[in-house]
Amino acid sequence: MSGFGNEFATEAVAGTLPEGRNSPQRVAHGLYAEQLTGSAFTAPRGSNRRSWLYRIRPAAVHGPFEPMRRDDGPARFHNDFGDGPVTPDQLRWDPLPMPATDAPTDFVDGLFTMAGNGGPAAMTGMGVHLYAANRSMDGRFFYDADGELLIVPQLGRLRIATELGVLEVEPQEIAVIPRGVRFRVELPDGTARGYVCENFGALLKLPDLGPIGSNGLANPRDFLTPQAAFEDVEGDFELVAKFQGHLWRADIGHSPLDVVGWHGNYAPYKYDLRRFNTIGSISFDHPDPSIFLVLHSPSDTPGTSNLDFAIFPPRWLVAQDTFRPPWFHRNIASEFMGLVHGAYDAKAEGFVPGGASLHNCMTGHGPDAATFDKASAADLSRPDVIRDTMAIMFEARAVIRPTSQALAANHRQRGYQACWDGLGKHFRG
Ligand SMILES: O=C(O)Cc1cc(O)ccc1O
Ligand SMILES: [Fe+2]
Repeated sequence: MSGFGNEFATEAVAGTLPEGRNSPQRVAHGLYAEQLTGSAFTAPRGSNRRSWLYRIRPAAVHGPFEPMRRDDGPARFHNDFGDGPVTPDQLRWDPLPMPATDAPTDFVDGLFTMAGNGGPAAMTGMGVHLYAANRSMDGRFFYDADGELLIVPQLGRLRIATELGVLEVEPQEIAVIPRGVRFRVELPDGTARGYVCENFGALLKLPDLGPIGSNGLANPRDFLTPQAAFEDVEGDFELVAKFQGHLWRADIGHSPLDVVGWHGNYAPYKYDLRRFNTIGSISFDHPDPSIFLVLHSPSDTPGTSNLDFAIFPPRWLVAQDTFRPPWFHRNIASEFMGLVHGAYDAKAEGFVPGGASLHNCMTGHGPDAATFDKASAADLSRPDVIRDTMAIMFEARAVIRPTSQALAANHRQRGYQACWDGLGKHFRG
């Protein structure tokens, strides 16, 4: 079903949805009615999000939760961003290693927390995680009470079976699973790797377009929400919850993906990043990267996001008398970047698909020396075309604190800063 944040109505069995009311005395087909809210009851209508689910069993039916423990050491997926000193260094990582073939790892087990700020207690900020997995979730379901999950596959497709229907996503597409929605991730290609941004704050929405007008950037009709699909199965299953930064597990005797019909505007969605209508300069100067904004989570300060999700897709560069790649800069915002595909125009080397970089508040960064040299000498009489690329950025108003496991990881590039070493003095006074 097409459209961002629409009021949808969908049923997998005809006649499931009550007409003209939400909670009749008896629901059709012997189902239970359950409301799922994603915003305060009293949120203004334009930002009010909730759905009504008609399901085989209510979500309350499961065993008691107990803390989930890993056999192989401490939790890797968490919201412990520390509160001590945080390095102002530029940071970069190679891709998260794939799990060994003899170490079956599903999506939940494969999550590795890289960085973040704020937390689920205050319902503000974001967590950044990577995943690397080599088996489908089997008999296991997950929900995140701490935030909505923006999933960015980098390698391998994901089939995400949720309470509200099935989303299939491949690299260069994204999926958003709302806070609380239960799901199972299957790997049609056997392995998968990617990025996850966990948004503790206000729900992601499309940005206002200002002078751009009524169309452009990510267009609302390109966001797709699944139709209702349900499972009527019983077994010895496990429900995993992320609640206040920690994972919990409970026995559940049935699949919680048992919603036969639903209506409302709080639902998972997907978007193909290749549909992004990229807007840029057709005169001079490289514009601010806010022009690349796909979705954002507003903060309480107008114009200042809790979280921005931006992309750097294929595009033409035509600006005249201009250094065309990203400029050197220091920002008040903090930037966590990833690369889904191809190469990134500010970095000739070292920033590889599946890798990540982090440039925090006021940390100087920009093109590496090789990119600077090339762009400074480029022939501007011709357009440049940037093909076959898809970089992503999670940008936050608050400092994005790297986790201790990210700083200690083998896949961290300890020599990253050397990429600027070749920027010598050219001043001729
Ligand atoms: O640091 C980066 O590469 C991201 C970025 C891109 C751009 O075009 C302008 C500013 C910016 O921070
Ligand atoms: Fe930047």
